[in-house]
Amino acid sequence: MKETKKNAVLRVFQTARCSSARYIIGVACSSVSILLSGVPFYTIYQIVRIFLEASLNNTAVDVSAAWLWAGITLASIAVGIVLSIIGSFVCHSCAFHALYDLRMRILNHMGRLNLGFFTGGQSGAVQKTMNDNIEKMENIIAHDVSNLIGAGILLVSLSALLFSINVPLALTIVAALVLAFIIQFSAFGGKRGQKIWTDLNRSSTELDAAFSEYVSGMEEEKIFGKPEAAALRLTNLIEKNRKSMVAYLKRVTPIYGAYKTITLSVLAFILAVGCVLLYLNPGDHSLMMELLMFLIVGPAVISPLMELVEFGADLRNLAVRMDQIEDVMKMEPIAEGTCDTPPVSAELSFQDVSFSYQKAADPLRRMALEHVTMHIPAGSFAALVGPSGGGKSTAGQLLARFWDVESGSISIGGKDIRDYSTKALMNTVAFVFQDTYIFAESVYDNIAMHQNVTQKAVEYAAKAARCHDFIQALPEGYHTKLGDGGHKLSGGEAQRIAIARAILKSAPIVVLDEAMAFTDAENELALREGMAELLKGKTVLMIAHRLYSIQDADMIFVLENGRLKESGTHKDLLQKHGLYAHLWDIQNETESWRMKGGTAHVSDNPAIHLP
Ligand SMILES: Nc1ncnc2c1ncn2[C@@H]1O[C@H](COP(=O)(O)OP(=O)(O)OP(=O)(O)O)[C@@H](O)[C@H]1O
Repeated sequence: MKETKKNAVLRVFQTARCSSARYIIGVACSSVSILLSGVPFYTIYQIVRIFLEASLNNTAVDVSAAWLWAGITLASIAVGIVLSIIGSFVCHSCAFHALYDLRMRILNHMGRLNLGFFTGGQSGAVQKTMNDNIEKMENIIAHDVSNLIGAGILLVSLSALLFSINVPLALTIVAALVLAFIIQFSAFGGKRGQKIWTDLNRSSTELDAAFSEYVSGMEEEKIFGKPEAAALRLTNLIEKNRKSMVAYLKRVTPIYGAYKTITLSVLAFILAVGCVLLYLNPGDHSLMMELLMFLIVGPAVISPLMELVEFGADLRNLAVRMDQIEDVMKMEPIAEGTCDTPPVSAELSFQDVSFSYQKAADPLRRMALEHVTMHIPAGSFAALVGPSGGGKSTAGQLLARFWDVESGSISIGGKDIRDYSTKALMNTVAFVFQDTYIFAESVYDNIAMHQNVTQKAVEYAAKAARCHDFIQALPEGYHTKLGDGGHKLSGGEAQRIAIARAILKSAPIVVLDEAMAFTDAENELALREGMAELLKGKTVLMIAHRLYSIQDADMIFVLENGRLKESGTHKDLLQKHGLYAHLWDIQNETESWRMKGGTAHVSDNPAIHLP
């Protein structure tokens, strides 16, 4: 259950594990410096009083007393500055240390989460957590707490001072400020205020997400869809956000105006009540001095009050931000296996595997894989085919422990993959997925992936993956920077880099998930030749849509709706006249239809010949 908003500040400190004596000293220094900022108001009043009393009573000015107050003024300013610097330095350094520690904990925690976590929409939330929310925590720890304590102490001390001098005038200030407070908080209070605030937050979040989707999907929208439709969706959300903003402004603007007017008019209130008191007590010199004191000290009460109000506004979002950080930290890490030794063989086995992306209680739960059993002997070439959504990629990802199976088991060399350490598993299996991430590093680094390998080995893998030629043609060859701010690769080129990575990794098992989806016919042929040579002796699991590419596989598994429909060689499956034969016929029809349309014939694209 989520903790309530009341505990939000406490949760910041608990999450950041910030409770050192050093921090308490920092907060004390900052708070005292804020308290000292109120001293000059009082000392200046005393100096003015000395001169006024001398003038009114026609006596000599008590110069030494005036100098004493002037000295106290300067000393309070100087000490205040020093304490403020010390407090700010100590609080900031405590905040940076605590948040560095928190970031490292989140990073370590994320490193222990299953890979599936990074494929879902959650990774966006984590980015937000790592940036915005932690930055907000930094503000709370480094500034807000000391400002709040200092402002509170200053407010209490000034109030005590003012009440000890003149109760009606002090009550005037308190009444004005209480009124301002009530007005300010009424903006967000009550069901209506809460709804307006929630609507605004929600529509801003929706708009952010829609904007990034609009930009990312613009290419596809322009080619396949109607960009106007995407623009219309976005326009509707902009309009919704505008309406929420207007509702928010309508409610907040007049209230905030009233709040500001009242706080800034405290002097006018003091003056009005002071005039009434002077009218009732004509010639009362000490009352005149007290009024003067209130006029000078009054503004000193306003600034700490503003601090408190601003802090109240920050608190509104804090609980949500803390929930987001805690949600990431609560995600269950993958149970790490203890076996560090490589498997005895590269035999791969799925034993009665079932898996769903949805939780058991989810009414929309659908099994992505259901009781799937597949045995792939070491060194063989297996293919996973079937209609879209059948569970092929899921099977490949379960092998990489993107997620763990719900029931059944996946084993390599007779041992459950959950028993291997992540390092041992990753050293055993090389994956090439449809989407290839290219890092903003050199071509060399993108292939070597921080392994300690020679340039020669990288070039060897690149030649086999048929990317050596295009790499040589880049401005700085293998040292050309790729990714953001660097050279952009085509989809096919990026995929060949991923294949070179897998080749270089030299793992005994290779999983290829539509690894050639972006490769054109000419490159595909070259790539197949290189790969066939390099995959020799390895266990290969190839996920493919194009059946002609896997017809030479030792075994083909056909998945439909998460169930294994049939398995066998290409020849066996054609003879069965089942789903595979049906898919084969469809592909042949499509290809001959394409041929009639003038494009390449299927036979131009021979199958991969793997061992
Ligand atoms: N990250 C995910 N979260 C929720 N459901 C998912 C996720 N990935 C896949 N699915 C669902 O699981 C089922 C199997 O998907 P999967 O991607 O494994 O099929 P596939 O056979 O590889 O499809 P394709 O050939 O289109 O790539 C589908 O119903 C899909 O919608």
